[in-house]
Amino acid sequence: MTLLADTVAAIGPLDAAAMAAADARHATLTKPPGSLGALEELGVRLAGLAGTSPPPLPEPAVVAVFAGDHGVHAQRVSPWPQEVTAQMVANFLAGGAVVNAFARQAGAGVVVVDVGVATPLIIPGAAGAAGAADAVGAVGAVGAVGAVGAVGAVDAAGAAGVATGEPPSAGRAVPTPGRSVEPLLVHAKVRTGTQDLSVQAAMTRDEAVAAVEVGIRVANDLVDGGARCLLTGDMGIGNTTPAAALIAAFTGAAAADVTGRGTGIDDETHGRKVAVVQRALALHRPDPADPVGVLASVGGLEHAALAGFVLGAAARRVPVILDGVIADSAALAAAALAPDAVGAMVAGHRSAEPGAAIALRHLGLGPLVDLGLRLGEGTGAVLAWPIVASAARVLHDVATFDSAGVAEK
Ligand SMILES: Cc1cc2ncn([C@H]3O[C@H](COP(=O)(O)O)[C@@H](O)[C@H]3O)c2cc1C
Ligand SMILES: O=C(O)c1cccnc1
Repeated sequence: MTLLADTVAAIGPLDAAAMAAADARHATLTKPPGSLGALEELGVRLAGLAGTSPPPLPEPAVVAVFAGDHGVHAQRVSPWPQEVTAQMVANFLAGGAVVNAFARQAGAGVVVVDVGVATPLIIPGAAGAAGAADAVGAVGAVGAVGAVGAVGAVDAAGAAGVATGEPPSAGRAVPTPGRSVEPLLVHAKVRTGTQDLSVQAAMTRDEAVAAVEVGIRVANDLVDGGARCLLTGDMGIGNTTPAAALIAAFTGAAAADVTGRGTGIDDETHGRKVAVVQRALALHRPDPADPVGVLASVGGLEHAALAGFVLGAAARRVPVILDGVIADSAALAAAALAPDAVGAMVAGHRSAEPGAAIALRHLGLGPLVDLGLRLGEGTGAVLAWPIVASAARVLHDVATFDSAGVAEK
């Protein structure tokens, strides 16, 4: 079996007995029944995922920022130059992006995964690393391809794809109590950007599977490294266009209803973007019963990797917090491949992109945070993580009416 098939086969339903136990425990705690609203449902679901009540605390957490570029950028669907993707990867590694600030505040680790950046990466602090990083990229072999270590400590042999003893792993991005970790770069480039999905398939089926498997490997490496909550992140100029096409393909919604303003585009650009999504859907007629085919025809490399990351988390029975519209579109692909994977998903926030709410409704997930964010990078997922941890902590820490001597009604 392939890694994808094995992973899908390992995903099962939530444990009903653990959920019933968590539900019963909630009723004994010193609070009016139901007073924690959505957090009670979340605590019960975390118990069902882990198979124990109370559920383990979802920590440590790591946000994995999957980066890729998009051939559809040629249709002028985003006003930003494509090079911004690679430049932001450097910014993530230098710790200067919004997601780094939020992760620092929350105590989450950051791993950046190059699954398909089109322009050369300039890695901060790595002498001569520019371009070398781009030469790396065996399909779907994260460990073997080599992760680059902490900022400023790039292993030149690793960057050139030469095995140097122990294969580096995304697991090194997992923080331990009292010790923060520098952002880490994982080289796992499947191809240098996609093709223009409005004129041809974004990628081949093999490339889509390879990208999905990159995401699975990153999830496995993080869980093996001790992570107990996975957070999704994305970076890819133009990536709200494939996200819209994926959401239309999986939900049946109209292109005009799921296509938003991304980084903040004017009316003319938005009209062109809706038409591009419509053209792609008419050209490929993506079949939601063939999720890999949908990802290959109208998706993106980071979308496919995120689908795999979600599947990997679900197979390891670790919660995965979805960020914005890119993660939501990828989650639809994951759910189409393995419907039980939804049990591991937590909707971190409701992105201002219109497709996000449509995707979440289709998945049956309610967002934890609604602050009008429309950034991506994993920012909404990182913000939601303490809420998820609080839902679990209630079932650990809160006294019962009996133990605290509080009278019941
Ligand atoms: C400086 C900068 C930082 C970002 N961080 C996330 N995105 C977000 O915006 C992009 C998607 O929007 P669109 O489809 O309109 O291009 C993605 O890279 C996404 O992660 C950024 C975009 C920019 C410009
Ligand atoms: O919802 C998101 O994550 C998002 C929205 C706009 C641009 N980039 C990402």
